Amino acid sequence: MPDPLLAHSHDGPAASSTGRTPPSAPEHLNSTGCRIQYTDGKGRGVFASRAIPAHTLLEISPVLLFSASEYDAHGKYTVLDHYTFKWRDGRMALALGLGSLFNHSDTPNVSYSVDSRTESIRYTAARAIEPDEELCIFYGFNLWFSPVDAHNLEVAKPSEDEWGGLTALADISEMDPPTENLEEIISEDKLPFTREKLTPDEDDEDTVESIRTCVGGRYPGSAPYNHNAEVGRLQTFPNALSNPLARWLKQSGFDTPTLSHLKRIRKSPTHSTLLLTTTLTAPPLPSDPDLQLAPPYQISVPRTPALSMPSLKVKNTLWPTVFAPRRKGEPEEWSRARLRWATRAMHRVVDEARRVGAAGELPIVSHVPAPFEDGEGDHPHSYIAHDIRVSASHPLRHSVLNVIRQLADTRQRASLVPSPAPPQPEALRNGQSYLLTSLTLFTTHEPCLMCSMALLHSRVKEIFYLVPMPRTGGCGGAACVPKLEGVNHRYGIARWWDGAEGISTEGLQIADDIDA
Ligand SMILES: C[S@@+](CC[C@H](N)C(=O)[O-])C[C@H]1O[C@@H](n2cnc3c(N)ncnc32)[C@H](O)[C@@H]1O
Repeated sequence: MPDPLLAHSHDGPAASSTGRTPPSAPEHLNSTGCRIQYTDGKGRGVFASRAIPAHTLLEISPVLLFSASEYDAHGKYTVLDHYTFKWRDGRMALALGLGSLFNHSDTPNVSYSVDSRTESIRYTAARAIEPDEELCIFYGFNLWFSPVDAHNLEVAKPSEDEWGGLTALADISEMDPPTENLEEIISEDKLPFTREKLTPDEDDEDTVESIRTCVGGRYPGSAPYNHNAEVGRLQTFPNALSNPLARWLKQSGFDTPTLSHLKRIRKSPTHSTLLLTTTLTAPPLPSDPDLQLAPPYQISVPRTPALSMPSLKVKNTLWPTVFAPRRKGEPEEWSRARLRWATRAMHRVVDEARRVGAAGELPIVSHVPAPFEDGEGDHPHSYIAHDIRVSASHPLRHSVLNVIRQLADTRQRASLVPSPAPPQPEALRNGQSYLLTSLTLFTTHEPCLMCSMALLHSRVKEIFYLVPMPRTGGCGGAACVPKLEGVNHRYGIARWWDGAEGISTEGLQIADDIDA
């Protein structure tokens, strides 16, 4: 887009009408009555070849998009600069078809709207138009040329405009096309993001060798622990001892949730076997002489529940295993409506990041919107924060930590509202105000290890990020925190594709050694 403060090395389109004899205007096949015609001082323009009723859709122009860097390096030094404008994601757009030929007027008779979904602009008659009238749009307030037909209107001037004023118009892709089915489930390959698999898919496990098994522990009096053998520690006992042994087990500390995918006892007609532990440390066996137990021993046991019947059959040959066909954390289905919710949230973080980046901060932003299930509309419980380590001179003021804190502070304040105010649903104590249980966090950059760990503690449901940080990221880059063994919570991770749904990484570049 032309900068009125910069001298242009090229002539604008209007110059061709003054310096040289203009060529004949091409015929145009637009069926809504538009034609192209030369006009004094403006170059080509679009004219009505007949009367056009108000609200007539005149033209749908596809746009050509240039990345900001490509445009900076090349486009802006050419005549293209008279035709391009800023697309909502920061790229530069050139309208094809008639779109680039509408001249400017401060009393326009044509309005337009951007449709980022189809990468096009729709031009509509703003009022009834007379035959032979010129069709004009409003470019904005900061023009890079002197309009030949200015009316010098006194109008309130917005802070940012020019041809880029287009971007301030409604994006019709945000409105529902009437035929769109918001309930429709979108197949995984059509989603604009990929989801990180947190646990390997085990449905295919159909041989004993392929089953991942548990690590056994050193047990006093048993054979030395063999690091190569992944084992569970077992104790065989006569069935008559079932009840006292079950009582002992309850108090033993061997009864841990890590064994919840395994049955504890394998029954046989006279003697049954108890799975004691799969950990490296274990308390001694009961000293009760009545129990008269043989020394414990080790075998391999499955590390995870069976997800399919064939897998259950094979795992049961090792040790009785729990059948859990729907794995916890299994990817959720995405409806079109949910995708719109996520797209909005991603747009919000990216737009905000560009804004704070231009103001001198790191362009890193995190946003926790109201859950999709809470429906559309302005929701009081929606949080957004950017990285302020530059302005605050504080190395820990990362956007993820800032947004968690913002959310906690808001909840704390709500909990302090004195009665007789209505009860506050978010009134919490004991650090619970920091919990993001069942919430989704959208962020521009893959969170660093510290923030990934904070998210784990916060019990966030899932996160979405746009810019991967291979050297410093804690969600698949340098490490994947929620995948680590032994963590007590796992959250979903989804990486948004650069450019998908009009969301790009333009303007979000940071050094690859920064902890985001
Ligand atoms: C997007 S182009 C419009 C089509 C252009 N007239 C052509 O011949 O290709 C924008 C350029 O048209 C010219 N223009 C548009 N509106 C004008 C106006 N009201 N007065 C003078 N020049 C105008 C300026 O040179 C501007 O850079």
